[in-house]
Amino acid sequence: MVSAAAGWAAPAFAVAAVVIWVVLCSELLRRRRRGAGSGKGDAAAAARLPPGSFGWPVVGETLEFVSCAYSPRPEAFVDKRRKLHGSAVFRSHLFGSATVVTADAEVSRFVLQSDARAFVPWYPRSLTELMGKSSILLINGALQRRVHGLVGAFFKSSHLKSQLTADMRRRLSPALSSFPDSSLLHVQHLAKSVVFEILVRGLIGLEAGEEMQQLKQQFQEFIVGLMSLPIKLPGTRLYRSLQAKKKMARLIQRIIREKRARRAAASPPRDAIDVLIGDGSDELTDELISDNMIDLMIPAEDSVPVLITLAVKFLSECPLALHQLEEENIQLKRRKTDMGETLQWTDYMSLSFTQHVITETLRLGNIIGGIMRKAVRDVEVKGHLIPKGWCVFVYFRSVHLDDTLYDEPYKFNPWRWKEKDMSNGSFTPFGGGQRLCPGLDLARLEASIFLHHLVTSFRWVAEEDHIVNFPTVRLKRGMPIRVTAKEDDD
Ligand code: HEM
Repeated sequence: MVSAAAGWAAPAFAVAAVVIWVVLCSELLRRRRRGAGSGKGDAAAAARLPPGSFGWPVVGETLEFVSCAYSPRPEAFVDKRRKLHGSAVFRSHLFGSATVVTADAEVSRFVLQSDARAFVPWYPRSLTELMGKSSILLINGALQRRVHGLVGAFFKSSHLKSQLTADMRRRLSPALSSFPDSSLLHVQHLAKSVVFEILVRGLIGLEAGEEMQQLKQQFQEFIVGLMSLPIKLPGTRLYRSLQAKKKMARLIQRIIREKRARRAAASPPRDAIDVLIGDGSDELTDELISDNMIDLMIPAEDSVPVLITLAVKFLSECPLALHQLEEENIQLKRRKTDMGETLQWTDYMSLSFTQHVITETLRLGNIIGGIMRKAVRDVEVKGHLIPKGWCVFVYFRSVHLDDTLYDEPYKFNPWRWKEKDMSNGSFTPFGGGQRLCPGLDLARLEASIFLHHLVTSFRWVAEEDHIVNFPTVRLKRGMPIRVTAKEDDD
């Protein structure tokens, strides 16, 4: 859900280097104090380590990793080492930790399927500070399974999907009709604004209005601190983000208290707060609930809007795919209009070519490039040792762009999914195992609805824009398209 974080401008490499330097030094000191670096002197264990190099003292290979991450080909870092070491699993030293990097689908699947007895999540310090100890992204064991199960079941529910579909229609139709012919529509901006409001309603039940606007502003302030210097002094980026989080938490905790007070329990639950308080567990405190609601806003502001924007970018560059997607959506709209019905969530999800477009966008776009875990014991997989205390970086991006798994991997080719199996472990945009993204259906649904309304409302000519991959994936100019309204039977 969180790949790296938001907020660094492109020329911020120098800033990034300083950030990394400080993070590295502090991590290194912490590791030294804890006596980390297991395996030393143990020749047998060393022989089982994956091949590779720790790079420079202190910084390891982080600077090269970051410099590739800023380029149009972030996977170059992994691809180069993969060739050099003759292995898709190699060791490195990244972000202050000895790390095993895997671009091997089988090893990646193994790590994703493992639980907290082998690996726990690892995130940079600023991120863990901001997310808080009770974030679903950080908790483990029974509590993680409980929160995941509760919100996951709600996100899959027909009730929420119907509500979200109606909300998207209500919000998108007037928004799109406000763009006169030949005007510029910035897809990323529109997608962020629409998706945030709609998902926030599904999470905490807040309606559009003044409080929603305040929440949006505070959330912007919060999200830019996710990857900042881990210093909490007044005036620092992290401090400002923490202050914004406090304000959001106050609002959400007030909503929770009000809901608890009139606890004739909303049935079926109207939002994720209803679900979590309805569970009745003492572990699900107001603080845990509000922390998690804030974390769940990250995909609403970031991942889902970026998925939509990337799809528009790739479609604009592939007229044949755009044409097929338009045809599929226009036919559905006509069919439903003839029957005097409005589109339901099941209609959008049944559009097979539209789903292939979304799948291919996830593969090629790599919104979450990979995930980090830390080994809590020595783990051996496919003959490679991952020593206790080391990180493992499961790099989805290299797997998704591997030419032994995908023909012409850099080509946007939605048709490949007519035949291809998504569940063979070489396609993991939503992770896997116990932490498989519980919002994956919602992400697909929102993208389908947005694309439907866009292609049935407009023709467009895309302006020049390009993808930035670090610290989060996004379009540099927000994907401007010059739109012309379609006649009804176009
Ligand atoms: C394109 C959109 C999205 C992408 C690419 C995405 C990707 C991911 C990935 C890769 C993970 C696994 C993280 C890990 O293993 O450490 C994850 C976890 C998660 N995602 Fe998403 N996600 C998306 C949308 C959403 C949405 C819409 C929601 C809900 C509103 C959501 C909620 C979550 C949660 C709660 C987790 C943590 C699960 C756990 O650790 O138990 N995501 N997501």
